[in-house]
Amino acid sequence: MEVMLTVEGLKKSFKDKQALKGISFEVRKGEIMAILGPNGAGKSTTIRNIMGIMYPDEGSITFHNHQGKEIPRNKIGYLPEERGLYKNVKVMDILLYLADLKDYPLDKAKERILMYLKKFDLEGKEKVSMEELSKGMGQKVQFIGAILHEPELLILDEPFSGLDPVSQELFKEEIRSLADRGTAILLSSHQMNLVEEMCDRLFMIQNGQKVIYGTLDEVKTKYANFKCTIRGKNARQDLEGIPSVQRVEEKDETTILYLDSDVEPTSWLKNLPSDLNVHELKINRISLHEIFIDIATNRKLIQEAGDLDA
Ligand SMILES: Nc1ncnc2c1ncn2[C@@H]1O[C@H](COP(=O)(O)OP(=O)(O)OP(=O)(O)O)[C@@H](O)[C@H]1O
Repeated sequence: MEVMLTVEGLKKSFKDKQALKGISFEVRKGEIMAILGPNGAGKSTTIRNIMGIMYPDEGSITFHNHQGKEIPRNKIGYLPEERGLYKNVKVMDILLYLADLKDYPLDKAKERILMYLKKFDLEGKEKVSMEELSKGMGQKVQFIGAILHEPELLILDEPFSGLDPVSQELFKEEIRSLADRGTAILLSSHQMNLVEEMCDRLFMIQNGQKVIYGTLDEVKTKYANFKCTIRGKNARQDLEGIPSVQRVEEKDETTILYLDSDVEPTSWLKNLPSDLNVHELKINRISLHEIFIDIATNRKLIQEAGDLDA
């Protein structure tokens, strides 16, 4: 897949704080790439460097063979983390203004604005002033502003925060369909379930450094071993004695058995002791949410399988 954006060895410090310690990744045409990390990891700093809001101390950002100030930013769409930037201005006027900033033809922009307002349940709101909109409505307008000019690269910093579930679905569908039509998408989010549902690849940083980079499948194969949840009364040492059980966590009558990375669930299930007390049993993979917490808190409870490094 064609590479749209390349970030190479990015370093950035604020006084004595080294926010980015040399990170590298790429975003390809038609993919949704997630940038993840705990609060303060350096996600927004990375995005701000890509957007030219600030410039790196070292390293490079390449988009369409252009670097630094030469990057054609009218081909990029950006939904910043900060919301509600506009107040005493009408919805249509602010959106046309944004389209104009990106050199996008205004007649075409107007058509697209009306189409998107309808799509995002804001039909008839074009003459309403931004300050009269609810937070979620304002966020939808800001999102429309980011995609209106048909950007080739779309950067979304926490697009789902503050949205109700219906609006989240609308955003999700639109983001997925933009990627399907070839837009390269870089998305920062703390909602791991959404990342798991939507993203093709992910890049996780911690303290300004890469900790994970790969496709969702690769990350799952490396970190997301199977776990078996059993409801029933059993002695802990019996559970710990089951082959391929790495770790046991108990809560009331529910026990979670974390399994070795090479476990094949069907044969493992067949070999469970016949006297095990089972009222309920389920087997599933560790979620991205759990992987994130394990890495972010340095618990290192999850055993890694093989080598994953892109
Ligand atoms: N303008 C600034 N001046 C000084 N320090 C800054 C500035 N911007 C960011 N930092 C610091 O750089 C580090 C990375 O911050 P950044 O905002 O990139 O994190 P983040 O991953 O986006 O976090 P969050 O999930 O909380 O939004 C933090 O330690 C932060 O305090």
